[in-house]
Amino acid sequence: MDIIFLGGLEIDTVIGIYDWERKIKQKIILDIEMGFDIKKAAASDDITHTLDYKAVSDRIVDFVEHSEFYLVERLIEEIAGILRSEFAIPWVKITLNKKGAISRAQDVGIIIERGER
Ligand SMILES: Nc1nc2c(c(=O)[nH]1)N=C([C@H](O)[C@@H](O)CO)CN2
Repeated sequence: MDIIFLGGLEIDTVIGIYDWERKIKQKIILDIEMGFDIKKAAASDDITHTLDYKAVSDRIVDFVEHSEFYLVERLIEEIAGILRSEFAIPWVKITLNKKGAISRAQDVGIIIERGER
């Protein structure tokens, strides 16, 4: 399985369990790896034969910007669901970094893999 990836995708959103977090937008950073067979597109040189990472980015940015979840668990699972159902991606690995959420930690967040590789 080949991998098409999006790294360091920064999006501002309402996310968090505390009252003050419900009133502001915070940055999350996504690293997304998507399993996809690129052979057909490589042979044809045709964008319609591949997973358009611009379309994926636009969809995920729009979704996250308008979401208001409490837990990063819920947000990351929703993102995985969109990728798998709307883009027919058989396997996805997502890292969600809520940088700055823990004052003494550089990075904090979740990594999930969904689907079969
Ligand atoms: N496993 C989780 N732990 C915590 C979360 C979360 O979404 N998942 N969220 C918070 C707060 O919103 C935190 O990010 C604010 O500092 C705490 N723990």
